[in-house]
Amino acid sequence: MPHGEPLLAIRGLNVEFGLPARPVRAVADADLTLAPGEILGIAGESGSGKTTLCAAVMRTLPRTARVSGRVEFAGKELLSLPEREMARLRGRDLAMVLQNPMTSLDPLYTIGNQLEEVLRERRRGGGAGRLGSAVEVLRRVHLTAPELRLRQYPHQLSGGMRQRVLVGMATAAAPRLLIADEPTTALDASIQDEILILFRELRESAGTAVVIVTHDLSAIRRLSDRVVIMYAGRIVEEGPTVEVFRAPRHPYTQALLASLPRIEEEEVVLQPIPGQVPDLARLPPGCAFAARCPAAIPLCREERPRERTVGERHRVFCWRAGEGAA
Ligand SMILES: Nc1ncnc2c1ncn2[C@@H]1O[C@H](COP(=O)(O)OP(=O)(O)OP(=O)(O)O)[C@@H](O)[C@H]1O
Repeated sequence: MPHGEPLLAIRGLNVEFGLPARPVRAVADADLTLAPGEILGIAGESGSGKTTLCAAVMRTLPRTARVSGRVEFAGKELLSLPEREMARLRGRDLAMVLQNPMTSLDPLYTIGNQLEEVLRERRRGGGAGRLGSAVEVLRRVHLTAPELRLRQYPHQLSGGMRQRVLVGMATAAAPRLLIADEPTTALDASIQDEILILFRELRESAGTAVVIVTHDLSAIRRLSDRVVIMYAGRIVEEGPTVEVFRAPRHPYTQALLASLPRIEEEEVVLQPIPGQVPDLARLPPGCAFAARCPAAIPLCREERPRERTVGERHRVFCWRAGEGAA
C-alpha cells in the first residue's frame, strides 16, 4: 500500500456464531488495512457485523465465537497471541470506547478513583510515557472544572462528560489504535461532534489511528479519511471517504448515501432501504444484497461478486460496478 507499513492488517477474517451445522457468519472474508494515524469510518445497517469485526480485533468476542483468519497489529498476529500479551496491548497500544458511557463506569467510585486506577494499571504495563496526572487526562479531553469532576460520581456527570472521561481513560497512554464503537449514539447531537473532535485531536497530538463505527454518515464524512461499508457480514465497498461519498459504486452504498443532504453540518443517520437484511444463517449463494438491489442481474443471485478496484484504493464487491450501471 502507498502509505508504508499498515498498523493494522485484517486478512480473510471470519467470525461465526451458532451451531457449526447452521452457522451465523457475522463477519465473512474481511480484508482491511489501516495506516498509522489514519481515521477509518465503518457504516452499515444494524447486524452487518461492524461490532463483531471490532471485537475480533480487540479479542473481546464471546467464547462461543469461532474466529479464523489473521489480524496483524504492529507486526503481531493478535488472534494467536497469548491472552497475557493481548491484555498488555489492550489499554496501552490498543484502546476501545463503547457506546454507553454509564455502564463502563462504576457508579460506586468517584471519577478520580477510577481514573487513578486506570493510570496505575497503565504505569504497571509500562505506559507510553505521557500519562500525566488524572487532572491532566481530564484537561486533555476538555472537561470543565476537572478538579471538581475527580471528586464526583458518574451519576453527577452528564452523558457527554462521562464519555469524555472514558475517552480520556482509553487514550491516557496514547494508544496507536483507538476503536470507537458507536461512541456518540447515546449522546445529544450537539455533544456528538465535540467527542468526535477529540478523536481528531488525538490523531494530531499522538498519531493515534481511529476506527469509528457509527450510523451517522455525516460524521464519517467529516471525520474519516477512509470509509468501509458493510452488508450482511461482508465489506461491500471501501475507499477514501471523499471518493466514496462523491461517487459511491455499490448500489447499497448508493442507497445509503442517497438521502445525504449537501449541508455538511447536518446529522445524517442511515435511512431505511426497502426490503430486509437477509438471515445470516441462510444467505443466498450470490450477492447478499441482490434481493434488494435495483441493479441486480441473474449473475448477482448466482455468484458472489469478486473484488473490483474502481479508483485509487477504492474497491467494491459488485458485479455491476465496473459497467457504470451501478
Ligand atoms: N454473541 C453472539 N451470538 C450469536 N450471534 C451473534 C452474537 N453477536 C453478534 N451476533 C450476530 O452477528 C451479526 C452481526 O452483529 P453485530 O453486532 O456485529 O452487527 P452490527 O453491524 O454491529 O450491528 P449494530 O449496528 O446493531 O451494532 C448479527 O446477526 C448478530 O445477531
